[in-house]
Amino acid sequence: MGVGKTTIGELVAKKLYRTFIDVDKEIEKDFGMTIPEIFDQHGEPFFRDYEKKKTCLLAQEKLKVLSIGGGAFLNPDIRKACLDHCIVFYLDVAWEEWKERLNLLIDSRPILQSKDISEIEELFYKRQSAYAINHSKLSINHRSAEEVADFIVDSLKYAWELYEPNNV
Ligand SMILES: Nc1ncnc2c1ncn2[C@@H]1O[C@H](COP(=O)(O)OP(=O)(O)OP(=O)(O)O)[C@@H](O)[C@H]1O
Ligand SMILES: O=C(O)C1=C[C@@H](O)[C@@H](O)[C@H](O)C1
Ligand SMILES: [Mg+2]
Repeated sequence: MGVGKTTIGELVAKKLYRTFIDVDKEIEKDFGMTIPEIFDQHGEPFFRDYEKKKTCLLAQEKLKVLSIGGGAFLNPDIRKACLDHCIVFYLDVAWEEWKERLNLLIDSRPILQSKDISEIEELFYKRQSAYAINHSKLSINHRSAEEVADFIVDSLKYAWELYEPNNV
């Protein structure tokens, strides 16, 4: 959560001339409400169920850059849909760096609200085993969003050249 998927995903899509889809924003459009409002009015289980359906559907779109919600990958159906249909990048950040961003996140991420710092730290580490299932892991520590986006684009281009060496 809040590692930079939306920010970096948007940059990657621009650099690759691909359409960008942010699942959280699509859900907000569907309901005409913000994520905190959906949590507030319908509760987290309702949000998670809708997030599962929406993400599994959007993961099947071709030639797009998709940014999923911070808690989405904890769901095994979402993991399977993403791993089957997409190239999954895990943006890894150290707790020490991420916790400095908390003030930017707290108002818009209902899952952080009503938790103290030790509960937030516990949640941070608890999620890592699910995030560890991916196609490519990269550390974003001390890197700007632009640097991470360039790295992702370069690694994809390199892989495509290896896959189709005559098509450069
Ligand atoms: N590499 C970076 N360095 C510093 N700050 C960053 C970086 N990438 C993103 N940010 C900032 O961190 C905050 C969260 O970014 P963003 O919304 O892109 O995260 P996210 O992973 O999409 O979050 P969520 O899991 O809730 O969807 C924003 O304020 C953004 O400007
Ligand atoms: O990490 C999470 O559980 C969440 C992250 C956001 O992207 C939103 O999907 C929502 O706030 C839940
Ligand atoms: Mg996001």
